[in-house]
Amino acid sequence: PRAHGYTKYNTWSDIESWITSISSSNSELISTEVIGKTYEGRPMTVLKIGKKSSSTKPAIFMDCGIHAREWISPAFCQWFVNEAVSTYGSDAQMTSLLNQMDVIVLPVFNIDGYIYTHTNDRMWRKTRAKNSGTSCIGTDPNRNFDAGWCTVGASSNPCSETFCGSSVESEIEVKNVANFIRKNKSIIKAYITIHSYSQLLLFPYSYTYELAADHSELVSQHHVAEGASAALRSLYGTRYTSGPGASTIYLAAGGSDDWAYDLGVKYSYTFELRDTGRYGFLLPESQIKPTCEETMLAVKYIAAYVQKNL
Ligand SMILES: NCCCCC[C@@H](C[SeH])C(=O)O
Ligand SMILES: [Zn+2]
Ligand SMILES: [Zn+2]
Ligand SMILES: [Zn+2]
Repeated sequence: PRAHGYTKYNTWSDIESWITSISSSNSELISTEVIGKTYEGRPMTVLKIGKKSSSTKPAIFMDCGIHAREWISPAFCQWFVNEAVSTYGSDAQMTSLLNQMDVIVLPVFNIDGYIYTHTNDRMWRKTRAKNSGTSCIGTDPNRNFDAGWCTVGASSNPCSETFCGSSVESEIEVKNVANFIRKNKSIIKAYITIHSYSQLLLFPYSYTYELAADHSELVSQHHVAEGASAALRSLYGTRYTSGPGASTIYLAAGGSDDWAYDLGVKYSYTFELRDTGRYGFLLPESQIKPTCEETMLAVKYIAAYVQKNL
């Protein structure tokens, strides 16, 4: 696509044509699947990246753009896909990873909202679905999953930025992703969801202060997060904080990470990318490259650990 670039914030229309072009020009590594439509009828397309195999391979699922205004997030998913196909065959770890596993990437989860931030309101966060009985639009998709739904850190007011929705999975986008992960839960070994901003690497739980299942699991998750943060910091010195969501950022029920973890996806992480507030959601395009390069190191660290523990 003419206008697409990896160091710019692309429009949805450029991303949509990029999906077609990168998958058709790397057909031996990438296959696409439309997992459903958004509220406004746009195709939610995942790219499954990995060496083609007749047998099913274990997978890592990564989504970007669940929150519309967090533009650095979809930029990272696009960067990741390009990095994967560009370094397969030359980078030993990426080659090994894609030979043994698949990485399933959803570049933009909340397409309707992403478009709305380009056309109407740069600070929009939620979906664009109409709520009954009010003119307030949208639900926070990261409060709409079936994980302590609407108990803490979420609002039942449709006008709130953290509206949990009229019911669990009320949002078609959330339903589509939850159905896909449920359908593939036997092969999905890790779930990574990319947000901004704050420079945090979070893991369950956010819906309770309780520590995840058994301490050993928590310790390994925590140490994976600490290792991934250290890997990230090694490139440009960018400092991340890692820890359970509830105590590291705030209580927040209905999140995709907690839901995936309770479904049995042991390694479940939420990234809050750059920065810590100077630009916030309006991170300059000049920081896309360094942000994506350092985040690659963290994601590859997590992937390597998951692969080693298959
Ligand atoms: N599952 C909640 C993880 C911690 C909160 C993440 C942030 C990203 Se903007 C949020 O959804 O408020
Ligand atoms: Zn977010
Ligand atoms: Zn955030
Ligand atoms: Zn630790």
